[in-house]
Amino acid sequence: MKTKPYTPDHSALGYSVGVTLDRFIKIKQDDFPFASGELSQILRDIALASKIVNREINRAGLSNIGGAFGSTNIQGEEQQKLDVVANIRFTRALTKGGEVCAIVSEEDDEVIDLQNSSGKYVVAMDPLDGSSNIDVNISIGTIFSIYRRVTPVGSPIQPEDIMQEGNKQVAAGYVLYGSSTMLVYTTGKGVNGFTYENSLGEFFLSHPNIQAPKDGNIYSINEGLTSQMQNGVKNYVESCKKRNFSARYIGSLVADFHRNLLKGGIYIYPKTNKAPDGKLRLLYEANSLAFIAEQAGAKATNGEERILNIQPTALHQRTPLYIGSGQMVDDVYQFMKEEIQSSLKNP
Ligand SMILES: O=P(O)(O)OC[C@H]1O[C@](O)(COP(=O)(O)O)[C@@H](O)[C@@H]1O
Ligand SMILES: [Mg+2]
Ligand SMILES: [Mg+2]
Repeated sequence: MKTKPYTPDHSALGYSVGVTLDRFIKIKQDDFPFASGELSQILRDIALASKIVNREINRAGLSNIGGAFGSTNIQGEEQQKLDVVANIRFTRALTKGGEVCAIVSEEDDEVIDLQNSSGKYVVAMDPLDGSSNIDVNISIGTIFSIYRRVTPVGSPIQPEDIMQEGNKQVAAGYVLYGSSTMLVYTTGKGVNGFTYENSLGEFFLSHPNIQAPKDGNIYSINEGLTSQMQNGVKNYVESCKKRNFSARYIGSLVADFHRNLLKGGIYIYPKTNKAPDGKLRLLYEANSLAFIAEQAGAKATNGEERILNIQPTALHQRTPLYIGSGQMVDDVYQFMKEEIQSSLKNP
C-alpha cells in the first residue's frame, strides 16, 4: 500500500491550531524537578476550577450570584458571593485532585487542612482578585502559588510547610477573566499564557514564553491615595507625568499586572497612611506575581527588598508591592533612596 508521512498543513483553517493546556503540561512535565505528574495534576485541577468560575462570572449579571455575600473576610473586607463561590470551587477541585495537603486562601481565616495523608503540596490562593469590580463587569482574576511541603508527607501540617519564602514556589500563576479568559503560569522555566476557547472548553497556548519589556511607559497606582504615600513614590509619579507616561489603573491586580507584563509598565501599591504595611497579601498575591514577573525578566520588590526573599510571619501578611519592567522598578527604588538620603540630610 502507498503511504505518505503526515505533514501538517493547517493553512486551510485560516488560523493556527493550538496546543491545549493539557498537552502542554504533559510535554513540559519533565521540566519539573519532581517529575511525577503530581504538579501537572494540580495545574489541571486549577484549570478545571477556573473554567467553572469563568462560567459563573459570565452569567453573574443574569443570576443571583452577583453582589455582596453579607459577611466580611479575615481582612475585614466585604465578601462578594463570587468570592465565596470561587473559594469553594478551587478548594473542591484541589481536594478531589488528591495532590494537595493544605490550602491558604484569602477567604479563610486559617489554613485549610485537607486531611490528605499523601498530599505533598501546599497551595496559597486569592480565589477572586479585584472583587470590587465583579458587579461592574470589569476584569477580575484568580492568583495561585504552589509549594512542596517541607515536613514528612502524612504528618500533621506545620507552620514551616506554609510560611515559605516566595523563592520556594514550585509553580505560580493567575487566571484573568477579561475580554477573554487567560491562564498564565510558570514552573520556574519561563512563563506561558493560554487563552480559553469557550465553545471547546479548552485553554490553548496563545502566549508562549512571555518576556516582559525591560522598560515601559505605563504606571499603575491608585493616584487618589498619593497624599498618603511616601515622598519617594510621589516624586516617581511626578517623574512619570513629566515623561508623559500613561496612567492605567483598573483596580484589579491581575489585570493591571497582566497588561504591564505584556506592554511594559509598573504596578505600585505602596504603604499608605491607611495601609501602613501596604494592601496586598504576600502569600497569595505578591509572591505568585513576583515569581511570574522574574520568570518573564521583570522585577518585584517591596520598595526595599526582593519580594521572593521575604520570610512570611503571618498568614494574611500584607506587603507594599512594586512590580513590573526591571528598569521602572529600579527607577522607583532610586527615588525612594533619594527620599531617605534627603531625610538624613534634613531630619
Ligand atoms: O481599591 P484599591 O485600594 O486601589 O485596591 C485595589 C487592589 O485591591 C485588590 O482588589 C485586592 O484584591 P481582592 O479583591 O482579592 O481583595 C487588588 O486586586 C487591587 O489591585
Ligand atoms: Mg486580591
Ligand atoms: Mg480576592
